[in-house]
Amino acid sequence: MIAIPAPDIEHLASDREALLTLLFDWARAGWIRDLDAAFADQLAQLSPEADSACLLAAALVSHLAGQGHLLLDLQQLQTTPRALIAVQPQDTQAELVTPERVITALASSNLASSWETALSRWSAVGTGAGSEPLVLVGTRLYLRRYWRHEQRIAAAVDARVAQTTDWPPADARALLDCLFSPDEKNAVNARWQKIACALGARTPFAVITGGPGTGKTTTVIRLLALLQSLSLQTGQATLRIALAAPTGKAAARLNESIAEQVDALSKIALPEGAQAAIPKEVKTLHRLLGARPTTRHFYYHARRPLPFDMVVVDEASMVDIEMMAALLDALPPHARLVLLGDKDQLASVEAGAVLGNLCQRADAGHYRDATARWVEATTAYSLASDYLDEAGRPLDQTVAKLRHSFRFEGNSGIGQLAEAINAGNAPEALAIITGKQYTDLARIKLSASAPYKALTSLAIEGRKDSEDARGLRHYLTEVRRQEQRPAATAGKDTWDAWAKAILKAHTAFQLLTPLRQGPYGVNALNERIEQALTHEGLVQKPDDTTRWYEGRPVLVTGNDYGLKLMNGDIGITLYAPQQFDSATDDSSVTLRVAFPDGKGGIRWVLPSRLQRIETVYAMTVHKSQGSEFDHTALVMPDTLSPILTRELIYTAVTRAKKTFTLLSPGDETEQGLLARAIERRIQRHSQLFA
Ligand SMILES: Nc1ncnc2c1ncn2[C@@H]1O[C@H](COP(=O)(O)OP(=O)(O)OP(=O)(O)O)[C@@H](O)[C@H]1O
Repeated sequence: MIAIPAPDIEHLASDREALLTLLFDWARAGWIRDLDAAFADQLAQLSPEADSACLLAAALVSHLAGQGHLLLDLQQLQTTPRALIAVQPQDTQAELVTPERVITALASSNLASSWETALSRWSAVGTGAGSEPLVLVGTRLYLRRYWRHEQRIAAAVDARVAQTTDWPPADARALLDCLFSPDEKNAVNARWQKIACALGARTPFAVITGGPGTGKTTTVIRLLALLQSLSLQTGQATLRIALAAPTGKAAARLNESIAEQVDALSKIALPEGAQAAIPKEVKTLHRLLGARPTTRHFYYHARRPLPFDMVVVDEASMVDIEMMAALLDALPPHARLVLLGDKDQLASVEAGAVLGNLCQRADAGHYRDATARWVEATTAYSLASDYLDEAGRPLDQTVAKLRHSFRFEGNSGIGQLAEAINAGNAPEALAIITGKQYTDLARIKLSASAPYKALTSLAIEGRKDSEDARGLRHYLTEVRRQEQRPAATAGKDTWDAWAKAILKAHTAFQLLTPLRQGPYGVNALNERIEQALTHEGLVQKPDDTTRWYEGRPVLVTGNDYGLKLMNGDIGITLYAPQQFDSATDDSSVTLRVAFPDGKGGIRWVLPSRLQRIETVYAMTVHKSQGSEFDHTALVMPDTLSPILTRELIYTAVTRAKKTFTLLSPGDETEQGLLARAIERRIQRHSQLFA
């Protein structure tokens, strides 16, 4: 712990040098970033008139941006200063000047009688039109960059929402009845899917949200089929459509399900050419926009718009405010945008929570009469009165929530658990996970004396009681199975097929943890599991200093455009020929890392070329967004941390396709960490669509 000398708090208000020193001390203690203190310091040098209150506000708005918030609410400075900077409980016992004390002292000093007044007089603060680094709107202070992103996104969405038109519904009705036949046995469960298509056809902007397996992909493919069919029927050119996802992993996953869903359309009698006009390739947003390695700018932007009439973005909860603003900038004004995602998942790693903002009112619908009439005319479904609201906003009319999970039917523990977590019902969630009524759920208590024994055993062997609850042994056995291994002289296709089977086996299990550091953080767990696997003989490290060995799974932690690898991609290290199609014997094999190339093949990369990777026996919940695994296990930490929230637990549970196991070092009681996490929501400060 770092001891920070206590300055005279009373004089801080009039002594800005002392305040700046204190900000750098906070940075040393890890309470804020160096960047935050440096930002205030830089502004102080540029504007001698800035007082301590202003500089503190500047450091705080920068600090909050690092936490994902878009703004600093000055009212919060007065009412809940403690919530602005997270300070570890052990730090408060030392002789430290906590941010809370400083904020409170400055708030009550004469100089800062009103934060708004002080800030509005400061030359570094503007109201938007100029180029000041900070923007003040009412009681909300922004970094200019985020204020601009909010403005641009809101304007682009509003412009599309305003183009809502009720064209002759009969055209859509016949097609929607083909796509969602009222006679199908699933018709009742698919009703919100049909409604989502009707809403998506009415406005060139649509949001389709829903939990895992509710049919977001199925629905959007049918929406595309509907729109292409309508274009063909009315003699217009078909739409040029692009499909995108925020990460390579999410794009690769979507690639697989899209192809299946598009092929399934052949069973439906659509106009000639409609099915063929739906693309199957999903790109990352970076690739779609033409990211350039050395700059934050994209090839496509407002002056050089994307050559598409419609863009669909899946896993939109992971899209941060900057990327969303860049996408909307690059979208031609006439182009449609459809966003898909689960609004209840963790928000993007970077600042903003755009999908969450768009869907804040999705649970209750808020559909107006005109919308209800459109839905009834096109789908024959009448919206229940619970979802109607004549005061609903134009944006509400474009958001559809899918409410039936086709993956988790009524008897699924994962489905029930996810629902209880989402509802913030901790007692119910605890009863579900600690009771024994669901075979797809298990809870393992880690003993205080030997916590890693049960943990590594679960990670390696899985749960013995279920075929769907495998552990790491499953894919490592595939790696070691000699009879499956291609001959060195086999061609690339054969090697790709082998690697693909191993990568698929690898998705059978993933261990997740909320944290990076600490005894149950990702670093410690990876080390423990690697040791245990070596002990079991499942992996063979040539020596203790070598990081690379066959079977090592790695996660890419930063985009590498040269290698065509994206943040979040997972690869497995395997012995393979140095040069495919020209290997002569087994001596020509070497360690290479096999990554899915997103087009159904494998990208083989030499370990020495990989700069930003880490071992991934365990993965943080944040990094697991956009991925799914048959069996997912979550390790709870042993102490409460600000990172433990409802969204994080929900995201972890819903990564599981078939079984979920909770591993916890403590007792899961109503005072336990799980219950406290479920009760705590992430509130990212933003005014977007508020
Ligand atoms: N209307 C429907 N009728 C029958 N099966 C359906 C329907 N909609 C979806 N499904 C099935 O439910 C499963 C999940 O569908 P889909 O992949 O579209 O959901 P999703 O919400 O995109 O899932 P994810 O959580 O993986 O993103 C698939 O097997 C799909 O075939």
